[in-house]
Amino acid sequence: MTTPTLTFKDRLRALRNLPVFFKLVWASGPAMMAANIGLRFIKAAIPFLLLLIGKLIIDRVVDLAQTHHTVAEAYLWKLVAAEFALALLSDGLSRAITLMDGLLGDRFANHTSVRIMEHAGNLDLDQFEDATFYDKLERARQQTAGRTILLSQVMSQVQDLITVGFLAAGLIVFNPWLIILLIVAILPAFLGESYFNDQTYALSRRQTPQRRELDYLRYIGASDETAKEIKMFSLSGFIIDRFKILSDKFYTDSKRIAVKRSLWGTFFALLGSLGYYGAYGFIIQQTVRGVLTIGELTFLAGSFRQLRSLLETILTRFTSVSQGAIYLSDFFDFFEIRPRIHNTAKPLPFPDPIQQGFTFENVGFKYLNSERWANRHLNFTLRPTEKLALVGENGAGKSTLVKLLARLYDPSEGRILLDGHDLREYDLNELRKHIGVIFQDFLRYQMTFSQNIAAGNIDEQSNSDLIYRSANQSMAEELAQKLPGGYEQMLGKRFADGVELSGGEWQKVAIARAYMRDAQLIILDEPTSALDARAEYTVFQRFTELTRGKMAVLISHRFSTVRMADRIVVLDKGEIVQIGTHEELLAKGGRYAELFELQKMGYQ
Ligand SMILES: Nc1ncnc2c1ncn2[C@@H]1O[C@H](COP(=O)(O)OP(=O)(O)OP(=O)(O)O)[C@@H](O)[C@H]1O
Repeated sequence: MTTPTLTFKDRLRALRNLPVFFKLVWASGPAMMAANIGLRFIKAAIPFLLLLIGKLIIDRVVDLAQTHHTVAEAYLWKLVAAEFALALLSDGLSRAITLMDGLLGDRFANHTSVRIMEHAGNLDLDQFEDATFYDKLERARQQTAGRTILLSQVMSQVQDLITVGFLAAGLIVFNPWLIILLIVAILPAFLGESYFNDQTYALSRRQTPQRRELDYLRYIGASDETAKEIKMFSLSGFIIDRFKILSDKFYTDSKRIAVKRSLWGTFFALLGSLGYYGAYGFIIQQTVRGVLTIGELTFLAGSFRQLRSLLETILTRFTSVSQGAIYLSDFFDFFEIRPRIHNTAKPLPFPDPIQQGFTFENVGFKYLNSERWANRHLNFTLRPTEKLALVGENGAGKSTLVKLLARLYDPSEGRILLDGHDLREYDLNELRKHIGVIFQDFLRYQMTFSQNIAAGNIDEQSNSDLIYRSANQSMAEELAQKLPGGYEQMLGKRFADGVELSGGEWQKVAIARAYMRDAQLIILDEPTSALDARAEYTVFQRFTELTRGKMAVLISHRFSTVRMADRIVVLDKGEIVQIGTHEELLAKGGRYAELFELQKMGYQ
């Protein structure tokens, strides 16, 4: 990956992301945001007012001391009361602002997490299989905390700038040169900060793939899903070593920059102090000469000190704000990724029932970043009401074929027609609604038994009758009866009171998902491999009865199952080598008969 070098201009340019960012924040809590801005405006004026009242108090005290109480004292106490009230107000405002920053940050973090999930949900399957995409997703996710900080940083920046405006106005009245002295004193610190932030950002970008690997190692090193295999293969040491090497390199790289940054930072702070004490000395001298009153001395010295520290904060904060704004580009980049599989402007109404079926016309497909054809020269029709079985050795292209059918991918060449029209002309959601697929690597949701089944048609999650019926049809019902919590039993080991199921039991639960929807085409991509032979036979027999009149595609390595299909498609190296009924294919001899004989021998 190339590392971008950032210039001051890049930083300024990145600030353009801020309005879009604030629009997003505003959307997550408009009332809170408006209140936050209002309070900060009030808070911005307080430091100046405090200094001003302080000056008036001191001058009055000096007057009183010199004139031996000939001036009225009541005014002095009014000033003290005002200062006290202001101090209280300032404290209250700080707390309210911190509270609102925190709450707004939380709301915004939740809001963006939802948006990231929503966007990821619309993207194509092959985008998830691409490493660059993962880097973007990772960067978008990772910066959640950073964005929350950015929010309060930008608001504080505006608040401090207003305070600076007040204080600087006071200083300018006295001596504008002091302001210039101030800026000269802190500029090197700002440039230094900016330089080191660039370095840190570049490093962090370079390290994204490694950070993903570290997260992955951390996950496989300690997780319920991996513990079994890691223990049995004694992989713990291997994983820890890999983790150590990577994290040490991480540490060394970060340390180098951190140490340099700290050394330069000390030097620049020294310059700042020199500037401050120069100005301080000048103000003292003027007071001694009687040009300034003692009150003015405290006011100006206080203003100068506060200005210095405020400007320093503003300038260093500028680098981290622009830094955050640059990270925002990564965040927006993620949202710029568009799915390639999407709806046409005017989709055709989905045929119900399907009249002619699905026709593959010379369909070929290559996975992204792969030179090999996973499927090629596919020509066949899946007719209405037909049950088709796909047979072939591992990697023959069976799963790829069904993924093309469900439009998880679009063909790289050729086309798939549904009732004479390209699949791409139909509404994607309609298509998916009419197809029910259970994959071999179906998800084992760490949720309740009932939710695991309802996942097949989440709109019906409250339809208990449908859930019970689906469980009954897939033979998962007997399982629910054995579970202590019945249908409400939490499954999996991740959460409290969860019960882990066996591989075959999980498969029965997954198959129930297929019965949850009234799909016209049901695809079972080998979700029965862990069932014992008898269970698989029964499951498929029921399946055939229950889906009579519907289209189905079955993938199984067991011929007892495969032979139940109306026709069988035999795949080899992505291409169709034979197609026909069980009897026809056996009679013909060739690949199917060969595989069949092999399996028969195995059972003897
Ligand atoms: N996501 C992917 N990215 C790149 N290549 C893939 C991907 N999935 C599968 N392949 C490749 O495509 C080819 C066909 O795979 P496919 O999963 O369709 O085979 P299959 O017949 O279903 O195999 P099995 O019986 O093992 O499930 C294989 O060579 C595989 O390596």
